[in-house]
Amino acid sequence: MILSIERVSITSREKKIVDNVSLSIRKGEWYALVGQSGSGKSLLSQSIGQLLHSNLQIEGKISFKGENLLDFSPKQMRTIRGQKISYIFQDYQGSFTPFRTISQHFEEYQKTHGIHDPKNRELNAKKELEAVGLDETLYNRYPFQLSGGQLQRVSIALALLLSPDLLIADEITTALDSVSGHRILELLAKRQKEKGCTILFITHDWRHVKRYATRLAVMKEGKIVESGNKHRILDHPRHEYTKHLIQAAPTLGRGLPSGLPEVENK
Ligand SMILES: Nc1ncnc2c1ncn2[C@@H]1O[C@H](COP(=O)(O)OP(=O)(O)OP(=O)(O)O)[C@@H](O)[C@H]1O
Repeated sequence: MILSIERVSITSREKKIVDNVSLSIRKGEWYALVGQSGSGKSLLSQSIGQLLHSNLQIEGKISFKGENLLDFSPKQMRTIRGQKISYIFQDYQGSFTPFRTISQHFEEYQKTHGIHDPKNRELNAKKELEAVGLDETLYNRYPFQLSGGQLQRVSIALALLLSPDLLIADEITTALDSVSGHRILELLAKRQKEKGCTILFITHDWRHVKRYATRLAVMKEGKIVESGNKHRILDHPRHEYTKHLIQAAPTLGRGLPSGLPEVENK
């Protein structure tokens, strides 16, 4: 397992928001986290990189490649984030500083992570932009001069630049139209294959779970109600809440919900 979340609870002054959650993610898999709005999916994913707001308390253990991330100092975490664990957010606009060009974002990101040679930095950035299907002319533009889909590609390029072991993608297609969203996920799947990283993928869209995930967990009111293999959960959900979510999803296509062909009983 590359990541094991063990009995993690997250509490605000008023209440327990994430309640005793455990889950494990295998190296190289695409693990989906689905469930109710406000059930704590984003907070759980932010807790992995120690990105929780300071008004929130966390207890439990988050074991990443055998080490408990909750024991790490803020300084240690800054080197882990980007290099070993990186994030792509739904609000990709908010990840960019409006008055800095794309090249300045790449520059700063690499300097922070100890890449000192300017020539290397430019080469790395342009290579990664090309890998996500963007051409060099975007390099000197400002974020507002790019479309939503292009900017989300830039955030994927930045997230993958340092070849992290774990990529956390939180509802990354929500702000895009369905064609651009589809392209972004195909690109992410392609880059994942090339880089061999593990993905924790937060989504409300069961079509994306069906197409990309290997395993998943379903959250409701701060708890995981069900987790396991995608085919098992989509075709034979056990928990009432999972059944309800799958039934309410837009059509998942022919055959069983997971896409496996139905076996006829003769
Ligand atoms: N800093 C905070 N202090 C107190 N409560 C918070 C804080 N941040 C988030 N919350 C609350 O915690 C709950 C879980 O939020 P979270 O963003 O993790 O949900 P989610 O499952 O990702 O929802 P969605 O699917 O709508 O994005 C919500 O009720 C939210 O309002």
